[in-house]
Amino acid sequence: MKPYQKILIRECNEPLIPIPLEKFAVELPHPYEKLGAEYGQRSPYCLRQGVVEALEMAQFFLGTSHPGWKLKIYDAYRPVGVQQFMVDYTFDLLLKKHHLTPSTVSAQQRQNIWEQVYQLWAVPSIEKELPPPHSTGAAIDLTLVNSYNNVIDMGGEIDELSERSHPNYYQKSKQLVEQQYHRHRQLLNQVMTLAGFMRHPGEWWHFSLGDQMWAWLHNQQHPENILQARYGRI
Ligand SMILES: C[C@@H](N)C(=O)N[C@H](C)C(=O)O
Ligand SMILES: [Zn+2]
Repeated sequence: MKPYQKILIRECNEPLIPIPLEKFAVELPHPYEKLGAEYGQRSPYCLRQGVVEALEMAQFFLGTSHPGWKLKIYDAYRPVGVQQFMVDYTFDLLLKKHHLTPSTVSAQQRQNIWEQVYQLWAVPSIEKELPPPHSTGAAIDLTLVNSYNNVIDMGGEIDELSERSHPNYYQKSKQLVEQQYHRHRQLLNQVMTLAGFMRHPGEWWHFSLGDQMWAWLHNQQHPENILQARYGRI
C-alpha cells in the first residue's frame, strides 16, 4: 500500500463527463486503445465535472502566458480493467527487453520486473478504498503543444520507465537544452497547480485533483489544513 492510499475517500458523486476535446490538443488514436485496451461504453477522454472545469482553467492560464499553446491530453479516465491491461502489458514489455519469457524468468527476476512496473503504474486494485488514480476520473496525463501544434520537448516520453520521468530530473543540468526541458516541465506544473491540480512526485506528466494522491500531496504541504479525497473509483 502506498502512503496516499491511507487517505479517506468521501465520494461526492460528481458525474464523469466528456472532456471538450475541441478546446485542447489530443493524442489520437488513444495510446492504450491502440495497444488493444478495452474501455466499454466510457471514453478514456472523460473526467469528473470539477476536474474538467479545472482543466479548462489550466488551459486558460497557459494561453495567457503563451498565446496559442495548448494542453495536449494523453490519457484521463481509465477503468480498473485497463489499468490491469497496462500493468500486464508493461510487465511483458520488460520481459522482452531483458530477453526473458514466462518460462525462463526466475522468481527473483520476476519480482524485480514487478517492482519496476509498480514504480510507474498504480496497482489495479478493485478494493473501494484503494482505487487506481485514473479510475476515479480525477487524474490526467498530459503535455504541451505550441501554437504550431508541435509537441514541446520535455526531455522524455510519457510513460517512460526511466529516471528521466522524475519531474526534477533536469533541474541541476548545466546544458541549455536540458534547462529548457526543465522550464517546460515547470510551465506545465505551474498552470496545472494554479488550476488546483497536484503533480505526481515521480511523473512529470501526471496530475490529479480531488483523488487520494491529490489530498495526500496537499496535506504534506499544508498539515494545518488536512483534506480528504472527494473522488473514489467510478
Ligand atoms: C504510468 C502513468 N500513465 C500513470 O498514470 N501512472 C499512475 C501512477 C497510475 O498508474 O495511476
Ligand atoms: Zn497518470
